[in-house]
Amino acid sequence: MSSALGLVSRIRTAFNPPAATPLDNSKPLKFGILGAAAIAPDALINPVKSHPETVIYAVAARSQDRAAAFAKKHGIAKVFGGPNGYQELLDDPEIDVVYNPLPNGLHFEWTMKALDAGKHVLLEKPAANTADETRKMFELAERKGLVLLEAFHYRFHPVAQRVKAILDSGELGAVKSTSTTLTVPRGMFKASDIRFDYVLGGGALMDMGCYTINAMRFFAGAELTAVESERHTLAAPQVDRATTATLALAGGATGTIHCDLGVPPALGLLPRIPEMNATISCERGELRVFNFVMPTLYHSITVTPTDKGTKARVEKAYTFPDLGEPWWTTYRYQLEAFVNKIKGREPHAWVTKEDSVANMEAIELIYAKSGLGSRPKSVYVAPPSD
Ligand SMILES: NC(=O)C1=CN([C@@H]2O[C@H](COP(=O)(O)OP(=O)(O)OC[C@H]3O[C@@H](n4cnc5c(N)ncnc54)[C@H](OP(=O)(O)O)[C@@H]3O)[C@@H](O)[C@H]2O)C=CC1
Ligand SMILES: O=C1OC[C@@H](O)[C@H](O)[C@H]1O
Repeated sequence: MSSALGLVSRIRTAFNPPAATPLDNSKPLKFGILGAAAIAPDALINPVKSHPETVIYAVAARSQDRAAAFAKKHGIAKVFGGPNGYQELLDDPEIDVVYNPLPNGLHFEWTMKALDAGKHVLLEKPAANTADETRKMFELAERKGLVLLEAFHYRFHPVAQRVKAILDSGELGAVKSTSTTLTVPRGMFKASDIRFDYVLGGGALMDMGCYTINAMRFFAGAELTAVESERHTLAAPQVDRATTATLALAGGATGTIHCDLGVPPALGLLPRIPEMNATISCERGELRVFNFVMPTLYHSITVTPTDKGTKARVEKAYTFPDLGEPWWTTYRYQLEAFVNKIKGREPHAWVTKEDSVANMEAIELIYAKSGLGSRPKSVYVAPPSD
């Protein structure tokens, strides 16, 4: 009963966070959002409310009306609309940070332009359509002395960090295999969704597979060396609705990833529930994580050692000993780290350039094996000064 009440309280507060009292001695970081994207309220607008050093200052959308309606709904002061709206937002000297939740195929162009305009960038996952584009964005950020982060929000939550700490502690011995799954039921996304558009960087492997690959690499602490097997179901030409792959990892472990943008109902009529789980088998036991992607709602970390006399245990990790509240979402933890990095403070977790590049390389390797091929390169050409 108490855990049911905890769940209700966490969800209610996560979606209606208490407003932070702005700090007297510092100017808040002003964020501008590119696109009136569906994910922006959860991933940034709500988290900003409880962060004392941030404010959402502007939004841009391709249509003036859409931008204005979004700004009104979310209490955003400045609106940029129309065909030049995105660039006008980047040109606004008031803005310190740009949030890029555009379709994957536009990540490269608008992140390069934002960095060119001298803005830090919080970039939605997956970083771009290709590893080469990912590398170029991070190189530009380095040259400009700006912070660029691929928004693998789950990595900033205590659950992911606790799982990693257990595995790294040696308690269960070396990782032998991982299985990471992210699926949602059919009907969650319309056929017209950006996720099913090849040119915009669609495909299950891009949208959800990027998490399963990232978690596999993070938990195993090893990079992919070969794609052993791959199978997929198409949603459109070159666009996978679902992908399953078995991967060889450096050091000898294997990883199985499974992602699906629309699992059909069981027996043709029973709706499915989303699956966001990981199982890590080690030399001396197994670790299972239930819901590593949205752990604030509910999660469990089950550790089952095979050593005689050692009992299985279930752990929860809603906060760090010295950071967070049970209602903090993965996005709120991510914002904490992102702001700390910009302010020159040590973040509690991070996703590095090398990590983001390796993740995109893995996606491209699996798409190569599938025969579907990488998502198309951006036609954007960076100015010679870059
Ligand atoms: N971190 C997370 O948990 C999640 C991350 N994401 C990521 O965020 C990004 C956006 O996803 P989501 O919010 O679901 O998508 P939406 O379709 O809601 O938003 C995409 C935005 O892109 C803009 N846009 C610009 N050009 C185009 C175009 N040619 N076609 C369609 N849209 C265009 C639209 O802006 P405008 O308003 O200007 O028309 C729209 O608001 C993706 O990269 C996705 O992977 C998505 C969901 C969860
Ligand atoms: O990033 C995401 O996380 C949750 C999924 O439902 C969504 O498709 C994806 O874009």
